[in-house]
Amino acid sequence: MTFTFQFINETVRLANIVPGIFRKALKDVNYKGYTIPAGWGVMVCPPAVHLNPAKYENPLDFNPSRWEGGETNGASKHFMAFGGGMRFCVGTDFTKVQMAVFLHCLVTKYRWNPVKGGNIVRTPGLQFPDEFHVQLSEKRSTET
Ligand code: HEM
Repeated sequence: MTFTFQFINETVRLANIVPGIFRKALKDVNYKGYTIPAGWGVMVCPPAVHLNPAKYENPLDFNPSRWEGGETNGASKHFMAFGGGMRFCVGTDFTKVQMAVFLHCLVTKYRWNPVKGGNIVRTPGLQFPDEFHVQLSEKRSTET
């Protein structure tokens, strides 16, 4: 399952399902010469982190192997698809199991062909303005 979890991490890194995470400064916070005053709201933008070329080489490429040998559970300041810290998503493991089952059925039971669309817009959430149509067909039992 190692590669499956790399594949899932790469999917949620690029999909950026959550475009913003919100926090409130409980006290004045000094960061790199700036002060965030107590009471201010802060929006963390995970897509900005996940598409950072300094951390992810060719960040727009879908490359599950980039996770090889690394940590695929939990969160870091470079990976926060499921948030992090005290409010880390409680549905993370459930989500990953569902994605693994879906992927397993997709690759073992079906073939698929892109039909039309596929234009990608990031605002910063991932969108397909012309939609993305894929034709699915069941594999015959003799196909691999
Ligand atoms: C791809 C699927 C999912 C993504 C990308 C996702 C993402 C996130 C993120 C980023 C947070 C943190 C929000 C924050 O820090 O303010 C969060 C929190 C949470 N998620 Fe998910 N989530 C997913 C699926 C699920 C599922 C399936 C469930 C429930 C079955 C779930 C339940 C929760 C709950 C209850 C919290 C709040 C945790 C807390 O505040 O202590 N999530 N999720």
